[in-house]
Amino acid sequence: MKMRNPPVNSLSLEFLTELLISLEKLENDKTFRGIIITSDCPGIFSAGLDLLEMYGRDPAHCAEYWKAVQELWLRVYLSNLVVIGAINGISPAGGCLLSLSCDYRVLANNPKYAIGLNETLLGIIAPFWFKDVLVNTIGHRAAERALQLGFLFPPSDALQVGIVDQVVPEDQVQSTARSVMAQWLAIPDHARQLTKNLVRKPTADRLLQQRDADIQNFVRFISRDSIQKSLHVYLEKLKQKKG
Ligand SMILES: CCCCCCCC/C=C\CC(=O)SCCNC(=O)CCNC(=O)[C@H](O)C(C)(C)COP(=O)(O)OP(=O)(O)OC[C@H]1O[C@@H](n2cnc3c(N)ncnc32)[C@H](O)[C@@H]1OP(=O)(O)O
Repeated sequence: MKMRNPPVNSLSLEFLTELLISLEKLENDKTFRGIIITSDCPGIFSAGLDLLEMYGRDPAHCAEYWKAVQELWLRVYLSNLVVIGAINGISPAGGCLLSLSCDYRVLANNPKYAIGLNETLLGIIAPFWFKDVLVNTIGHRAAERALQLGFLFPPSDALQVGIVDQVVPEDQVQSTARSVMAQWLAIPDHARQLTKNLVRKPTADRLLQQRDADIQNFVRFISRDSIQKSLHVYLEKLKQKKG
C-alpha cells in the first residue's frame, strides 16, 4: 500500500477514509495475507495528522475527524494481516503512530527520516493510546523521556531505542520489507493472528471502552483558545520555514 496524499501524506479526513476503505477491502479479500505500508511522497512517510483538520474547525468536524483517526488506528493495530512498515521518509506524530501500529518496521537510513511522537513540540499532547503503543514498543522510561521532550529519533537512535526494528540503506527498504514479510507469512495465519490479538487486545480495549469519552476529550482540548493558538504558531512556523 503506497500512501499518496501530496505534498506530505498528512492524514486528512479524506485520506484517512481512503486508507480505511482500502484496508477493509484487503482484509475482506482472503487472497491477501499481508500488506507493506510505504509512501509515494519522496522523503516523507507521513507528516502525521492533518493540522488543518484541527485548526479553526467546529466541534462537530473535530469529532468526526477524531473518530476516523481512532478507526484507522484500531484497524491497522488489530489487523489480521501481517502489516510491515517500509518507512521511506520522516514520520512524526500520527505518522509515527501508523508506523508503530505495524507488526514490523524497516526504516531507510537517511538522517532526515526521523520518527517519534513530537506532539509536545506543537504544544499538544499525545493521547493515552498513542502513549500506550509507544510504551509497549520502547518501554516505560524511554517513552517517558521521548514523549515529554517530543523526540524525533534519527535512524541510528531509532534502532537503538527500538522504535524501529531494522535500519537499512534507502534502496533496500522495499526488498527488506518483502523478505521480512516472507518470514512472517511462514507462520500459520491462525496461530499468528490469535497471538497478535492476545498481545494487542488489552491496549486496543482501553480505547474501545471509552471511545466516545476520548472523542469528547479531544474536542474539548483542541477547541481551547490556547491550543488553537499553539497550532496557529506551529503552522506559521511551517510556512516561514519555506521563506
Ligand atoms: C486529551 C487528548 C488531546 C489530544 C490532542 C491532540 C492529539 C494530536 C495527535 C497527533 C498530532 C499530529 O499528528 S500533529 C502533526 C505533527 N506533524 C508534524 O509536526 C510535521 C509537520 N510538518 C513538517 O515538519 C514538514 O512539513 C515535513 C518535514 C513533514 C515536510 O517538510 P517539507 O519542507 O518537505 O514540506 P513543508 O514543510 O513545506 O510542507 C508542505 C506543505 O504541507 C503542509 N503541512 C506539513 N505538515 C502538515 C500537517 N501535519 N498537516 C497539515 N499540513 C501540513 C505545510 O504547512 C505546507 O503547506 P503550504 O504549502 O500550504 O505552506
